Amino acid sequence: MEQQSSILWGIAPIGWRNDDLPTLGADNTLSHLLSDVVVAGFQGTEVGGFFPEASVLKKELALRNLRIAGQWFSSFILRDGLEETAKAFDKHCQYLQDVEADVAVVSEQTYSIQGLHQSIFSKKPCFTDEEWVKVCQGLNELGRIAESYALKLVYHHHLGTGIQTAAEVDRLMANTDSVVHLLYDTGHIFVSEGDCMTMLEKHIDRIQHVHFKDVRKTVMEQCRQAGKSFFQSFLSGMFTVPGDGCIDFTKPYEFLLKSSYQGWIVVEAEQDPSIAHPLEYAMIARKYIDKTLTSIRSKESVY
Ligand SMILES: O=C1C[C@@H](O)[C@H](O)[C@@H](O)C1=O
Ligand SMILES: [Co+2]
Repeated sequence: MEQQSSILWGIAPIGWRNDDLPTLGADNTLSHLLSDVVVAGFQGTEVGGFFPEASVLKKELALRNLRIAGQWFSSFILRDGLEETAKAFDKHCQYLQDVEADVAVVSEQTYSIQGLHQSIFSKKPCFTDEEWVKVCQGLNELGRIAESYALKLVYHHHLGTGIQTAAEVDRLMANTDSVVHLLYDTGHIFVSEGDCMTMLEKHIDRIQHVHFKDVRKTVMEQCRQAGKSFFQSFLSGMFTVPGDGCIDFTKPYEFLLKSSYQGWIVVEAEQDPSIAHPLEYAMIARKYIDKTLTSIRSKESVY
């Protein structure tokens, strides 16, 4: 398979085990996951909540020639204050540096309804002006901590949180320093806005990490109609891997190439592993990447 040298392809552990709903895939071990990542031809993954201490993980990675892209961090700047959040984040960054990761994925989870039984389509929280100032200042501080560990803080816009919509991402980018980068997640922005190109085009200069998550449009509309929660929606199959849903990934991928994006593209689809076999879905993504995406540059170079 062809790989573009400036882009690293990863797949997230969420298809095997789900940190938001830890009963999903609880029997899937680290060895199983990492070996599947190799079989499906990916170069790395992100750290899941069940991953072991750094030295153990590093050995398992080295055995398979895999790398760690980064790991999710739920910040609670508004709920717990910056001091407490920064302390926890510092520890998080130390671990990520130990496993030689590139990015620290941050999402402000104060007031988040991500884990609650409330409609993900209509009940998202909004920050007040005062809260926006606190969140942005706090993220600047966390961004500086990440830099001190040679990591990039990449902010994950997320359904059901105070920073979900295109307008909220615009506000975040306008009010944070360059130490706060952006994670572009196709699935979250598509469900929120019905489009995933506007945000990409607008903020490409700040985007330092990418999640390619696909959406099953009919399921999304049914979930919206029924007012389903985030958990209910993904358990109904709202998300899937690229090549299996409605997003045409050639558009964001071509734009990333045109913009000389350098970094990870991580395939990520929360699904129930007892229904969506993780390796089978990883292979669906692999096939789509090879046949439809990475062939783009080689086709172009013929002319
Ligand atoms: O990157 C992600 C990490 C998950 O824990 C989160 O809930 C998911 O939606 C996501 O995009
Ligand atoms: Co994501």
